[in-house]
Amino acid sequence: MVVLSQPTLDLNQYSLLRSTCKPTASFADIPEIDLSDPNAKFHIVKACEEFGFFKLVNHRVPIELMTKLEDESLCFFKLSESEKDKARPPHPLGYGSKNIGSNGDKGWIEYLLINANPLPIFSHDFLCAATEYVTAVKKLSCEVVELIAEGLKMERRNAISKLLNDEKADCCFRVNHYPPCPEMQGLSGRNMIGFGEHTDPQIISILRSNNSTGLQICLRDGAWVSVPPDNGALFVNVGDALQVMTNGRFKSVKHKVVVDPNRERVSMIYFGGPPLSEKITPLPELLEDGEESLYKEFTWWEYKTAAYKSKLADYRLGAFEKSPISS
Ligand SMILES: C=C1C[C@]23C[C@@]1(O)CC[C@H]2[C@@]12CC[C@H](O)[C@@](C)(C(=O)O1)[C@H]2[C@@H]3C(=O)O
Ligand SMILES: O=C(O)CCC(=O)C(=O)O
Ligand SMILES: [Fe+2]
Repeated sequence: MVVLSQPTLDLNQYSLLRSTCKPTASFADIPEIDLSDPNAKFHIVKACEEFGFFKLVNHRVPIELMTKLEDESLCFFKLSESEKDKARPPHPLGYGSKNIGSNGDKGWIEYLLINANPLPIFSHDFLCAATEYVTAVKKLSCEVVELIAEGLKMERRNAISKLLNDEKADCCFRVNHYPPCPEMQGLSGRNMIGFGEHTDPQIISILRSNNSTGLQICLRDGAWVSVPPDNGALFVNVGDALQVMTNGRFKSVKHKVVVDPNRERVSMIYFGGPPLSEKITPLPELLEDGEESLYKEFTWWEYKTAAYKSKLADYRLGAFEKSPISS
């Protein structure tokens, strides 16, 4: 039984959104990076500067790993509520439904949120699939940030990847399930929010979904565009920590999920974060002569603690910005 598709649906509990997205803008605008392209590093840097987001193809994570984990995840989500409840509470890690975080955010969603370093055990098959997938995606995330370092012409190619590779790296992994919402079909021009708008707090997030629509990103001009699904591709988000490490040269991307009324969505996201004790500051080699950090000094623990006290849509970095010097 899928818990969220109950017949007595109180739509007032959820966020409804009038559709303001420009669906036709999507194909033309979202950068697609081919990892086998020798110039990938420069395209990645450009995409991170302009969008904080890109699609990655030829990424060498086998599609079989993705579909296996998708199948195992669906087996979990099909369990009875009481079975799934054994994996509660979601705070900080475990099974959750309808509530995102602990500050009142709601969505048309159920999910598994787990520590990726190391992975806990739910079921043997889920664990095997998740371990294989997370291992491959973690390796890829390191490759991507090394390309970023090269593209930014940094001498220390591993300046960012060493944080993700650290044995104390604070990485997590999430599988989201957005059941279809047929009750929404009659409400034309309205969409149900699956996951409200937010930026990811970490360094980098790598997302894979089935072929359902729903993910939207916010462009620099404030317009929302839908991301056409591609179940063989991976999508990369710049997180808040990478925004700080590049002193604002990259911007973390605002994104959200609106529910497809007819099709369930399954997404899996790897969030690569640094060790809790790590100071999050602009990388010195990226600062021009005389350029100062736009941000106060803080550790990942301090940022994460503040982030988890915030609501999804809050601009979390605001409290960590240096106040502008008044003239
Ligand atoms: C409302 C919240 C959920 C979140 C923690 C927070 O207080 C603000 C950040 C949210 C977010 C967004 C990206 C990831 O999905 C996530 C796991 C994260 O690290 O930050 C979630 C948090 C969550 O679902 O607990
Ligand atoms: O489910 C998705 O496609 C995106 C979810 C998301 O942004 C998140 O889990 O942080
Ligand atoms: Fe996200």
